[in-house]
Amino acid sequence: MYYLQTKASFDAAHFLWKYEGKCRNIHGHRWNVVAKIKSQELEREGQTRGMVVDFGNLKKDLKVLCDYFDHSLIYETGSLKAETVAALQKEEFHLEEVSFRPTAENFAYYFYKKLTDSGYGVHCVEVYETPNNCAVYEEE
Ligand SMILES: Nc1nc2c(c(=O)[nH]1)N=C([C@H](O)[C@H](O)COP(=O)(O)OP(=O)(O)OP(=O)(O)O)CN2
Ligand SMILES: [Zn+2]
Repeated sequence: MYYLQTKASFDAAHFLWKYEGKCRNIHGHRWNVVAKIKSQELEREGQTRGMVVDFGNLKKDLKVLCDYFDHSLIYETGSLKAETVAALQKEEFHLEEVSFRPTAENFAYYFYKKLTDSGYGVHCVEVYETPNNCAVYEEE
């Protein structure tokens, strides 16, 4: 089996709704996203001969996914009052609403699914919220 790995990052704020502890407050992370792709075979012809996929394409596609959240406030649906969202939008802040609690685990699944849906044979995705704390999603 061949494995490829690439990494991309984004800086974003979030908070954990209904969390008892400091993470209930808006705070920021540099989220590091590591995607691992697997394949039993290498491409046999053309530009990508001898490759699983071109690192250039993989790197670009992961970067696009990460850039979507870069310098945003990520908030879970229902976690902010409508008037709060409206006030932040009026200030033209970059807000990104997600349908899940914005934990490292849920982001690992999010990026796994996005890359899989783009046609990559994803082995796993790791999401680091801090240099020491990482969640991994992979399918059995
Ligand atoms: N299993 C998970 N636990 C926690 C998550 C998560 O995504 N998955 N997230 C958080 C918070 O987002 C928080 O920012 C992380 O907190 P903490 O571990 O305390 O990280 P710090 O390194 O910032 O804390 P120090 O005080 O500097 O050690 C919480 N839990
Ligand atoms: Zn956090």
